[in-house]
Amino acid sequence: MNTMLSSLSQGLKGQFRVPGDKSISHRAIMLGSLAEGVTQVSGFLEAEDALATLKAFQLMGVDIERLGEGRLRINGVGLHGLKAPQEDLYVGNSGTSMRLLSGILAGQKFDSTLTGDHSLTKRPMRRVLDPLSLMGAAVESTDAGTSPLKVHGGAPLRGIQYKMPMGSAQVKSCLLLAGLYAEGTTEVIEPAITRDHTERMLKGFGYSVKTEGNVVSIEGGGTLKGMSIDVPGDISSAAFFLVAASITPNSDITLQHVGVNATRTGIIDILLKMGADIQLLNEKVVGGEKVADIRVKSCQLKGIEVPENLVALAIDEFPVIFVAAAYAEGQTIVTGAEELRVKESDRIQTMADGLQTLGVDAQATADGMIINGGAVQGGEVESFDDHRIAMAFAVAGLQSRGAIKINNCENVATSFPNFVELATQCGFELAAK
Ligand SMILES: O=C(O)C1=C[C@@H](OP(=O)(O)O)[C@@H](O)[C@H](O)C1
Ligand SMILES: C=C(OP(=O)(O)O)C(=O)O
Repeated sequence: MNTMLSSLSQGLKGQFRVPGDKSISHRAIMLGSLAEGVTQVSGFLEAEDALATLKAFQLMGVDIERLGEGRLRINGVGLHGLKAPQEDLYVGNSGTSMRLLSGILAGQKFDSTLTGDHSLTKRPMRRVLDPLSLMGAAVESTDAGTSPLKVHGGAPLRGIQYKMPMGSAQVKSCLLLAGLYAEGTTEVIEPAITRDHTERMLKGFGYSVKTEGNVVSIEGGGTLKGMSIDVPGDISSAAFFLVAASITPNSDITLQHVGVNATRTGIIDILLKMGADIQLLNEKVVGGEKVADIRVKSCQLKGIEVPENLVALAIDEFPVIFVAAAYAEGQTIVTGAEELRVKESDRIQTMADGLQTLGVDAQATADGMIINGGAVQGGEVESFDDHRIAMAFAVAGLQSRGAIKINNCENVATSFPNFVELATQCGFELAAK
């Protein structure tokens, strides 16, 4: 899919499920592979990023059977059962795969190399390499602190206490996974609470993890026991529909079985503050993760100052939050979101540039954006090879004065391969070429 053309919609309707959670899918492969015994997974995200993690573990000798759409049987090899891969571990576009894998690989006896695509080779890796080297790991990057990452196996790891300089679930998870192989306790202190899927899933696999406020710790030397995992729908994919239905008159949709873990629901809190009509239905806990159906109806959004404590809880949703702000009445101010500059693209700059092309008064700042809501014009924008930028502009086209053409949309497949299909089924006017 090279381009998407998004035009005026008369309303969105329907009840449907978005694909499985990307963060949980990565972790299911990783922990299932390192566990003893069988792990059964349903709802797995069959998209490029999660499949990159799956392939990496197959290359390290793990037998992973694909039983049908979203269903896997992982025959775990235990914490010390991975085999040296015969080739570089290429993880495509996926920062989560590279950073979490670096922690696991640091604990192995063999050498390995992690590589990625053009976007991933520009993303900062010192954030994991610095603390890993404090643990005793031997991992090399380029001089710029980017991948390829060469991991020298056999270095004994020791637990450390590490105060993270940025809020990042990837860094936290990398260190907890390395901590499985370390002598003693690994303790991570977060500046802001971030998604806690690693901690929850480790507990599900029978491994003790302690969380007290923003401090998470783990002892090395235990074992993981295979389990069954039901991956809920990804709230980061649901987010496009939450904003789409909010800004499109005559809309009423229900997204079924979405993960609503409190470390991921910043998007809901932000939209509710903007005046959105969102209800959580059928709330329940499945495999240690909270799940609900989310019903959303159209409304007039209003601009807000986004509280900084919600930023890490909605970090991947900002491209589409900026679109919501463009359609809101009044001003929206986002601060404390400098992490957006080191995602698949610089999501502050790419969104500000695109919104300005569409006639929106959007000013990028060092750590966020100031957007004055108003009419959105049609036009042609770039995705900069970033899946979330592409889908955010597809949402922007639903009520713009003139269609929006989005270039370079192949990367939608990294997180949401059936986006166009689901979007058109519920009422988007979206043509993909
Ligand atoms: O741990 C994870 O699964 C993720 C953590 C976040 O990254 P950071 O930890 O770098 O903020 C998020 O942006 C990414 O999509 C997935
Ligand atoms: C930032 C993202 O993913 P990753 O860091 O895994 O590439 C994302 O999916 O928005």
